[in-house]
Amino acid sequence: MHRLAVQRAYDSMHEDTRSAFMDLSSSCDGIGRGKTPRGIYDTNAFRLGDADRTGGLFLTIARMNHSCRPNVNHYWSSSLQMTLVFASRDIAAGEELRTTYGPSEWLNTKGRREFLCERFAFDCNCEMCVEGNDLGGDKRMEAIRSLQEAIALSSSLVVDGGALSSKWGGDSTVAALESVERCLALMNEQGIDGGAFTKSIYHRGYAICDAAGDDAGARSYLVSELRAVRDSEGVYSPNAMEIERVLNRGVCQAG
Ligand SMILES: C[S@@+](CC[C@H](N)C(=O)[O-])C[C@H]1O[C@@H](n2cnc3c(N)ncnc32)[C@H](O)[C@@H]1O
Repeated sequence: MHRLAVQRAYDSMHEDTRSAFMDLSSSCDGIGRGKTPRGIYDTNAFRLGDADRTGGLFLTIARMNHSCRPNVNHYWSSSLQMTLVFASRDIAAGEELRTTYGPSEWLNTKGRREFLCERFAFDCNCEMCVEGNDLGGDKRMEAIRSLQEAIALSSSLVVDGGALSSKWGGDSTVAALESVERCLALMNEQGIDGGAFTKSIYHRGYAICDAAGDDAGARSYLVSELRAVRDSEGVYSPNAMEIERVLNRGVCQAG
């Protein structure tokens, strides 16, 4: 958000809110400089949906640190005008809630840390970055990335060209679905199989099966996608309701 817009919002805050706001951390003001409203805003604002450019600042969720292996997902609900937070796995009492700040999840440790440092100005200390490649995490992330690219390419051939779908049978479908399954298995091993990360993979599996005329496979992936979407966006998200609508009318007509 523009500096003057942040300043105006700051000036109009109630004294208590202003004090809570100024208590938030700032890594965007530069070392040795005092905190500014703009620096605090840039450090703590969360995007309000994929298309949003300015973001919004919420005093509670601003306290959530980032993890490349998050235990919660946040989701902006435009109908509720709230950012919702969902657990992406079981969380022990007293465990810190960590969400993910950005699309850094398919990179190895060096790549993720560089991305986070450049984009958010901090050196990531999350469990997955500290672990690095000790348990083979970097190799797994690199494999996940290649598989994601191959799967995206496969399903874009299906989605973008009706003519290509007819060539899309036999071995290529089997190979594409093997990549989907391998990718999901590696994400599970890496501990990043929460709904927010897997929903697009399930969707690719659905698109590949649907194009190949495999109705049972398409339905099964769509059911998994619905579960992942509900887990990360809630049962009333537009996305969840659209998938439910497709499932209810029968996947074979879903196109
Ligand atoms: C939105 S705030 C998070 C809450 C903040 N830690 C606090 O105490 O209020 C973002 C800032 O927290 C710190 N932070 C968040 N995630 C981090 C991580 N994975 N590693 C290191 N620092 C992190 C960085 O200083 C970052 O600029």
